[in-house]
Amino acid sequence: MSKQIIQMKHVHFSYEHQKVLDDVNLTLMEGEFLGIIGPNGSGKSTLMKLILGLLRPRQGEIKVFGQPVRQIKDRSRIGYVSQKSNSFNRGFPATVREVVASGLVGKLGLFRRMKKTDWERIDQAIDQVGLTPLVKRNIGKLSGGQQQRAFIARSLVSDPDLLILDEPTVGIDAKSAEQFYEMLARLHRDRRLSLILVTHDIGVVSTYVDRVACLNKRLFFHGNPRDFVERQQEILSAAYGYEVQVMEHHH
Ligand SMILES: Nc1ncnc2c1ncn2[C@@H]1O[C@H](COP(=O)(O)OP(=O)(O)OP(=O)(O)O)[C@@H](O)[C@H]1O
Repeated sequence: MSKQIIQMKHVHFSYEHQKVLDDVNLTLMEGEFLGIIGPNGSGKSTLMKLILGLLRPRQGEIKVFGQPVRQIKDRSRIGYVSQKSNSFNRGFPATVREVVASGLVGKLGLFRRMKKTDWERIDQAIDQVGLTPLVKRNIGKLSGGQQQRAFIARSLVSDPDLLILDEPTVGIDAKSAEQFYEMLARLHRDRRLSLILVTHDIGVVSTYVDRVACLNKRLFFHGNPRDFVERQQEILSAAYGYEVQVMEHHH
């Protein structure tokens, strides 16, 4: 039987007096790829911060790996790449390999020397995101899409059970975004990684993910992509409040 990686029950959240999440119930099963869509300001990043334990719900319960998130001792079990990751200063003095290696610091501690097997893991993660030809390149000299891949590799080296990507393709052109999603789909398949992708790209959710959640303060849909596509216009106009044009992805 597959395990529940995330379980949210009747979660409410407000920033001061602004209600941002209203009675959200959401589950993520082991090995599932969940896509979360919703308009600007709909509470998607807030939801991710609650899962990461950076914020506390006002009401309701959130369990990650079967326990309250604040009680999880090994934080490296959750990988997180945010939309702001891809803004490295051009002159930042670290290579792709060094940036990816820094993902092991949390797991190993700052002063333990890397072993040969650690470097093998690092190179494997780099290979999985397709950056092997660029390992020695300075991170600042990579494109936005390539930098995002490096950050994903960095979160993969500690072998997380759950990877959360918050709008990883912001500022990346359509073709590179497509390649990025292909890479994610491959990663998900090869590693059986539980994956959450927050995105504005509605076409993606029907193409690559196992389950779709459509959020705007509350959940307007949580189910499989086939049902989502069937009821897409109805769900999106309820959640977004206007007609939404959906770009097709040709998988
Ligand atoms: N630290 C904060 N303090 C107060 N209000 C906040 C804070 N962070 C977010 N908000 C507000 O909460 C609401 C939800 O924000 P959130 O970032 O979760 O939305 P989002 O769906 O991720 O948006 P986007 O798609 O634009 O990134 C917004 O109205 C935002 O202005």
